[in-house]
Amino acid sequence: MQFILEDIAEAEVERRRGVYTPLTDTVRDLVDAVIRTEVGEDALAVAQRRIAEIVADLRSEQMDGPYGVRHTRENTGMAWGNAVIGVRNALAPPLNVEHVDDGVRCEFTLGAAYEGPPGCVHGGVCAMLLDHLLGNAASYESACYTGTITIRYLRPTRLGALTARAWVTEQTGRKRIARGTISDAEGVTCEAEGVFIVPRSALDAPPVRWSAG
Ligand SMILES: CCCCC/C=C\C/C=C\C/C=C\C/C=C\CCCC(=O)SCCNC(=O)CCNC(=O)[C@H](O)C(C)(C)COP(=O)(O)OP(=O)(O)OC[C@H]1O[C@@H](n2cnc3c(N)ncnc32)[C@H](O)[C@@H]1OP(=O)(O)O
Repeated sequence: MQFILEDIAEAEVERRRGVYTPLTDTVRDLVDAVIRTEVGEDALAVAQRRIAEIVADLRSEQMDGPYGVRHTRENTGMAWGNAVIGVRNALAPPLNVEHVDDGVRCEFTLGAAYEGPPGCVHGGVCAMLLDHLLGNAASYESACYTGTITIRYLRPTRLGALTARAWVTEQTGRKRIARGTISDAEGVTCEAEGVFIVPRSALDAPPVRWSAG
């Protein structure tokens, strides 16, 4: 497990973010459109061919493996392939994580691509988002791995506008206990508690600010 130094200035990070964000947003829009389209089958076949051409263009120059977990010399995080916050990952909602006094919070909207029960967020998606947020709250000095996480689903989480928060309740050595919630306008829908551990190999890792994706 190794973070990658992306040796570029902060202004260049912002410039690249400005290039990739609209591309990823459009791919997110494509995912939603494919789920909800009612156009005829001929139009679907045309769309499929046009999308396949775009995929071939993008694949004409590709990295060998995943994007990796990168950071700048100033320790700005660039986890741009990350499943929850990745600037280049259309599967990420994405969460735009804010640091607050007692931990982290974020506001986000989940649409049709995150459906589990009818009109509601898939339980695994809630677990993934909470895992990331609790991990982020716990990673205030060094990045932590999830050791164990427990989710309690109090009531269904409707698709739409949601808020989540996470905070650390205990720290002993390399081990932290974190808690967090997802809420809709009526209150908390699910809550999580987890054990997060700074792996020995990451003790010397830089204190990266990960909220920026
Ligand atoms: C460092 C990686 C960070 C990943 C960063 C990713 C992206 C960066 C982007 C944004 C970052 C910001 C926030 C997000 C951060 C994280 C959120 C996502 C996290 C993940 O998506 S992460 C993937 C899933 N995760 C794994 O893939 C872990 C696989 N696993 C291992 O790598 C080891 O297993 C490890 C390191 C967990 C422990 O190994 P170890 O050798 O350090 O542990 P050791 O035995 O020394 O125990 C020390 C103390 O922890 C207790 N303990 C040990 N294991 C436990 C467990 N499982 N549950 C509960 N407690 C446990 C012991 O009981 C003892 O406690 P005590 O001291 O009280 O006795």
